[in-house]
Amino acid sequence: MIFKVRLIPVKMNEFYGFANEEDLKEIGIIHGDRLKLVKGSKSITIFPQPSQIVARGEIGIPINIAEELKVKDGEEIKAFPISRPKSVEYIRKKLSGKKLSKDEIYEIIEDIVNNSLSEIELTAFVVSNYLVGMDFDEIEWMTRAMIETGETISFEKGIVVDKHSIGGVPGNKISLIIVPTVASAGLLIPKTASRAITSASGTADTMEVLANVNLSVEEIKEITERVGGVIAWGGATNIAPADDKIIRVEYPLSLDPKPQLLASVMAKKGAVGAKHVVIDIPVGEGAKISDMKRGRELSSDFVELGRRLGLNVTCAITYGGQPIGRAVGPALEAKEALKAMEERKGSSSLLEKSFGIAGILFEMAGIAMNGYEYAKELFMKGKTHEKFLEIVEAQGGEIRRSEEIMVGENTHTFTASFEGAVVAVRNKAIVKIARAAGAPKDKGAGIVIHKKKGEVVKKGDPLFTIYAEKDWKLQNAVETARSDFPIIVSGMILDRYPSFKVM
Ligand SMILES: O=P(O)(O)OC[C@H]1O[C@H](OP(=O)(O)O)[C@H](O)[C@@H]1O
Ligand SMILES: Nc1ccnc(=O)[nH]1
Repeated sequence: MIFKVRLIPVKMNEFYGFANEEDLKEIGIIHGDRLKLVKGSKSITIFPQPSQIVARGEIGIPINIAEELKVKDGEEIKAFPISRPKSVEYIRKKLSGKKLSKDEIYEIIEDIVNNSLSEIELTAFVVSNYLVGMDFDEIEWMTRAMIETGETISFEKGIVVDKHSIGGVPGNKISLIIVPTVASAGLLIPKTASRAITSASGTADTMEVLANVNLSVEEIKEITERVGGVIAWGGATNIAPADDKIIRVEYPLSLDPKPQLLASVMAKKGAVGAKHVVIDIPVGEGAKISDMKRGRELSSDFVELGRRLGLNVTCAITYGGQPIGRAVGPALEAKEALKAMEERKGSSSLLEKSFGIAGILFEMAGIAMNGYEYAKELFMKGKTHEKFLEIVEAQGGEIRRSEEIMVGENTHTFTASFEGAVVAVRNKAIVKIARAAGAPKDKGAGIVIHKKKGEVVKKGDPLFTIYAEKDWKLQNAVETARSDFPIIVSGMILDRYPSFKVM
């Protein structure tokens, strides 16, 4: 069928288009079916949505798709229905509990990269990995497929190292300190990070407060060779491009199944040709991994996957039972990290962890016997700070001082209603509140924790402050905090059952 193009002034992540209901009926397309649009030598597959905004004979195309297809408003275009890709069958095979072959996994990943799978199909793939899982061969094939369907970087000289956290602990801004520390010692660290998956700010969201994180592969290479390191968003590069598309469906579900987690992290490390890699595995209540046993199992999976891919991997099992440092949310976290570098002091959970992980990289690369001490020395001498500012500048950032970082102007502080000691700062509640306040999209939204586990509080002491850019989001976050209180003080009544009050 021939359609006349109607440009719709929106950009859509998914490949949607709009067609008149009558036309769709005539071609025999129902919800979830695909339509291939062909213009000259170019073609794109869309999921047409029935809509009255286009007349019969017209096809509504979002501007980003029109750009890709190089079509203009009013032009004619050929369209015909196509069947579902084979990979949908493979996803169903996984859902029924079976092992996939190497070719099947490659086809799924290729279809993800080419936007040939709908969000529903992609979600089914993630859920199948959550429910059924994958064996080691499948995980290796998926990781290799993710690397091979994107661009890779190779460095001609220098020792390339990298770090990655599996995530799951709020406030984990350690990469902002580790990358410059490691780079200041002469190692190369082309770090790509994801945006938030289960937290309120991923490293890419945090770094974006200070600099441009949308770097191309060429820019990552050039900046790393020139200043020693970068902190870039993996989703903007063409490095493991399937990764960010998968993360987009993981984020709303706060779900990060083990096969996806392993492949997501290791594909990014493999693609930049890292020789030595440290994986941070936070373990604790409310983190992705709740106990040491599972932490060790996951460590051994990372080491084995590294061995298969030719990367030397060490895992650091870290304490993840409460947030790292005191700030949660993009701008607040960027501020906390930069302030610590400026003042050469900060929260011990932030600094100890950063020195520890940078230290392991130093030992793996053979440039220090006591890596922790070496990292601490570089930090205390101001080398970390100096290098961080160089990296920010190289990535086009203009902020030089932590005071320049703007945070949300609408705030609310919760105080202790009696004396006691903090027995828990609950990760999941902290994330829920920070997200309700607007993080990670609203950069200035988040939480500052005034009292952490073990600290003594007096009646009236501030426990935590919520920051929001918009007042209505602050009110939402305050309500969320009231119903799911994040800081537990000993002696506190956690719940009342039955909950009715006798008047
Ligand atoms: O906590 P959640 O949001 O699940 O995980 C996502 C975060 O974990 C990783 O950390 P890093 O880049 O090594 O610092 C990712 O890149 C991302 O920043
Ligand atoms: N699934 C993931 C977890 C943490 N970091 C990532 O990049 N990916």
